[in-house]
Amino acid sequence: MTKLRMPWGRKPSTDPSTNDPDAEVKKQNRQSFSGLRSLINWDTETPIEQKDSATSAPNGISNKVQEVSQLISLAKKIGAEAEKLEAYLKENGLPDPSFGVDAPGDFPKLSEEAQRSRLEIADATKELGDLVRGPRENVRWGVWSFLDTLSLQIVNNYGIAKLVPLDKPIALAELQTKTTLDPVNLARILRHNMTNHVFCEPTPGFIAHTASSRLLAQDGPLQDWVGFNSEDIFPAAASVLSAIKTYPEATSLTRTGFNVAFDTVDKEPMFATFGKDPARAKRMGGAMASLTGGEGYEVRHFVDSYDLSEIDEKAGVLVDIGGSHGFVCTDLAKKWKKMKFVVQDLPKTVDSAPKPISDDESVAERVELQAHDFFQEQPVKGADVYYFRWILHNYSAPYAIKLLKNLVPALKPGARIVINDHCLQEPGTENPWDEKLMRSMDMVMLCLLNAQERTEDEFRELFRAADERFVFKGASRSSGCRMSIIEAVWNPEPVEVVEVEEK
Ligand SMILES: C[S@@+](CC[C@H](N)C(=O)[O-])C[C@H]1O[C@@H](n2cnc3c(N)ncnc32)[C@H](O)[C@@H]1O
Repeated sequence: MTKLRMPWGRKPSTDPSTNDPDAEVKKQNRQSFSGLRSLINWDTETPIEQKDSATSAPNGISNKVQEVSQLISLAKKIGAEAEKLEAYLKENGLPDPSFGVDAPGDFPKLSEEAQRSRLEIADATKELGDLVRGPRENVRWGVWSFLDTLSLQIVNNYGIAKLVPLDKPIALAELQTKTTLDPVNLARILRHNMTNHVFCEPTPGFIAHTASSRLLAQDGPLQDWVGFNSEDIFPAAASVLSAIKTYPEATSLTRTGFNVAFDTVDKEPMFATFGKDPARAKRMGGAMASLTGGEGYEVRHFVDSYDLSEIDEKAGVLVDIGGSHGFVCTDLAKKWKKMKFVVQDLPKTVDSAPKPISDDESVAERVELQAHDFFQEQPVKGADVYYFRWILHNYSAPYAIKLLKNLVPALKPGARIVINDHCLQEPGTENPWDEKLMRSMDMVMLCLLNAQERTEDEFRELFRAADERFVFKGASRSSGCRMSIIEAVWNPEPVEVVEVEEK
């Protein structure tokens, strides 16, 4: 029997000994503090010094008056970090951030320290803005954020950005002659977008580009991103309430907000709907390319950080399940010169993959494409790694467990199961930018598929529910990457869990 040593920090959440009252208090405190971000110095995770003239907050934590008001400390932080960032940009000959039409579409690549300043500025400005708007106004206007989606949806669908010259303003009256969008709607949609720095009106009645509207004219994947989000996800989001009220278990792939919005309840999952509509499928593909080309999602994070040396040494095999056109495996094959790769996807995707899969012959000969439905038993037996990237988060637990169970007949002892997905942290411990992004992605998964992003414990639980012989190894994440690597190893021997105290 294999003895598995598990430090207390890694115990399954179902373990009754987690009912330790002290641990529970600490956990509650952590959660409470997460709502009071500005009381915490995130570098040291210690509360900023406070005076004692306290009032009691609704969560029971004393709401002490700070020596320096939150207003001023945030403003100072923004000033200080902005100076650091500007100095870095100047030292490195990088352009000042700007909304101007010629501004770069992406923020320049920064050193780790400059990036930290950038994130601090983004977080503190959001917090300061929320603070000075006040609680009621925050809620009142926060719930209107869907109107930002609406105005982008219409601009994007009508291709308005392409009708505005890149080098000079155009009279609104002339722009109106170039589109079927009626004059009143054209003007108000543009002016709503302008409140988000998308287009500008340098003189009354004349429309010009900003950097963002220019990208909407030029960047195909960004157009797809706006189209997919505003025309597929946005209606789905508006129907989630109806879906979860009618089907409260909220796990089915055919009872989602998307199904309600597009009248496919109990008929077909979103992927099947897209499979019948090439234009819509292409738009979703472009949207995914826009996302994965963005900060923190680059494939290089996995390629650079995940160690396959042992497997490469023995010319082992990695299977990329739902691997699309194999872009991860071709990059891996460039780094690991002996291993072989099998990329599995649905027949249509496999058929549309480039042939050869890579211009580099030594890569192409080691990457095989294979049609396989991951809801069926895994046909590649005895591989060293079974890899899922952006797959598990598309499925609620019953489906995700099935995907893992389908591997079991193929697994040899020591086979690794590697999931590359978001892994949610304790609320308030992620940097706020990433936290908002990941929790928004979690909501998107709900809207479309009744699926979810998961915490490490939730991944552990998936493996446990699929088969007790999966030995969960945990989650890790490289610096600058939003995706985690979650790993388990197949151990067909029974495992006895021995608790050891963490040093
Ligand atoms: C979100 S994409 C992820 C693609 C790729 N792994 C990546 O990291 O970008 C999901 C992929 O799963 C594939 N897929 C969906 N259903 C599948 C099924 N039943 N069997 C195999 N592949 C499937 C899709 O065709 C698509 O390529």
